[in-house]
Amino acid sequence: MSEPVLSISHGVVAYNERPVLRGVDVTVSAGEVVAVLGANGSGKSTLIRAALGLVPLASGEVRLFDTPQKRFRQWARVGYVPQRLGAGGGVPATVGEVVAAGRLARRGLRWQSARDRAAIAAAIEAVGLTDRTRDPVADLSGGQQQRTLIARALAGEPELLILDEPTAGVDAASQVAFAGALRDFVADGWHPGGARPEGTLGTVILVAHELGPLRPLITRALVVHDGGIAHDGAVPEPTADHAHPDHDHVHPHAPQTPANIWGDR
Ligand SMILES: Nc1ncnc2c1ncn2[C@@H]1O[C@H](COP(=O)(O)OP(=O)(O)OP(=O)(O)O)[C@@H](O)[C@H]1O
Repeated sequence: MSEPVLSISHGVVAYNERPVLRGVDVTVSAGEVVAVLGANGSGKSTLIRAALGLVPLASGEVRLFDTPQKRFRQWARVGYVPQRLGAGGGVPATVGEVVAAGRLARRGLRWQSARDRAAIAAAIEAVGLTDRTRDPVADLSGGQQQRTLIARALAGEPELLILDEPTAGVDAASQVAFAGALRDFVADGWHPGGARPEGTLGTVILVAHELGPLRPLITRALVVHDGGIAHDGAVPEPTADHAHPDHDHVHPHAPQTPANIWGDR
């Protein structure tokens, strides 16, 4: 069994005294690619934000790389792509500059080295944007902007990559490029700038509504429901209704319907 990368024990999170997570237990090991599924508002983002220390636990404990999160200081080992963060936003930065910013936690205050440049170039290549490196991010499509943010996280050569709905609203070509980048990231050979120790598997935790081209990569699905983990195992099959191409993803589900796991809007 490989090293636990993340463990949450009896994790409780409440907003304004309303509990959203009510005693969650999860352990994720190196090399796992975990999809966090669940209905809208079930607490998927809250789960990963709690893992990162972005929301406080009312009780319970989070450990990262076997260190209590409160004492964890090696944040360069963790990459995070938040939900729908617009990388463009009128900022005239180029793809290369945005991705280079993701290397800062590794680089500190020294000059960019050849290894840093190699890691930045490899991250851009991994998401298929090499030919756009010098273009302003604002000129890219939404999917390409999202790929830029993923490359920014990859540039730091993290060991754990946490992504909140990385493919929501992303075009099909970008989803395929992203799936390829994740495959590279998880492989133990991916350490283009030498920061991630050789022989270390990458670990991925991602929130998703639709898995699309990511599906073959997912080794484990966690379904958040009613403040807990309702399912922990293989990716559940969508019900026949959901598999139908005309399914419009707007109807409410009965509480007992396991299809809630697909988080229909
Ligand atoms: N900062 C906050 N303050 C108060 N309530 C919040 C806050 N963030 C989230 N919530 C509420 O907590 C619940 C869980 O939200 P969360 O964003 O974790 O769900 P989610 O499963 O990620 O949803 P979605 O699929 O819509 O992104 C929701 O009812 C949401 O309204």
